[in-house]
Amino acid sequence: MQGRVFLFVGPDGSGRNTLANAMGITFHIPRVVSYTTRPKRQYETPGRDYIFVTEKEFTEKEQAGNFIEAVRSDGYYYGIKKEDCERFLREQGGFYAVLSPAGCEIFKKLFPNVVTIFVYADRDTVTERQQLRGDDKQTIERHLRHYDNVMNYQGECDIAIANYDLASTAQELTTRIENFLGIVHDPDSKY
Ligand SMILES: Nc1nc2c(ncn2[C@@H]2O[C@H](COP(=O)(O)OP(=O)(O)O)[C@@H](O)[C@H]2O)c(=O)[nH]1
Ligand SMILES: Nc1ncnc2c1ncn2[C@@H]1O[C@H](COP(=O)(O)OP(=O)(O)O)[C@@H](O)[C@H]1O
Repeated sequence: MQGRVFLFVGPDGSGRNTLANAMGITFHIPRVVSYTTRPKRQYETPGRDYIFVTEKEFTEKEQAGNFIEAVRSDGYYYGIKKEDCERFLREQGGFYAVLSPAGCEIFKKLFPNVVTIFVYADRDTVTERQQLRGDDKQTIERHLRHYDNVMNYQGECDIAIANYDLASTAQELTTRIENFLGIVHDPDSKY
């Protein structure tokens, strides 16, 4: 199936979601929202960040073959509905998602026009951002245990970008995605 598929991956707190949402606006593509059994955090909005379901609901959907891919991480389930991906490709020319490295590998095999975008920042920075975001100590420790492993996935991605100053990172990422896709701007365009 044709269409743009942007996949964002990287350590927790690096700014994957922030940059993914910004690129969704810039490139006019919707987010495919994952289903999860993880409890909602106070800064998350159901339906926008995740679709929060019980383990029973998740298992029923999984058994019915609804998920294009599903993973278990730190005891919680995450999955993306096949139907959502197909609808966005058909009706909106693509979608973006924020995934684990394992999820990216599955999507790379399923869709022809995938762009993998690795977002990172150093360990101290991601720790500080998670503290500011309000993640509890145990969650931050759990995330940091994955840090080195996730950082190793950088070499498998089409674009890798360090996220420190948000405005300049978003601008640079836009240019790098355009270059990757071969998008050329008309110099006479007023847009
Ligand atoms: N493969 C896959 N990974 C997902 C999906 N949804 C979220 N993830 C990833 O699973 C990891 C854990 O999700 P997160 O919301 O950060 O949960 P936390 O670790 O409990 O804070 C992150 O790397 C997410 O990007 C999904 O549907 N499929
Ligand atoms: N460049 C940046 N500078 C400062 N804070 C940032 C930057 N990028 C993202 N943030 C903030 O850091 C936190 C983590 O970003 P988020 O996008 O939720 O990360 P992730 O999805 O990788 O866990 C959020 O509170 C977000 O607003």
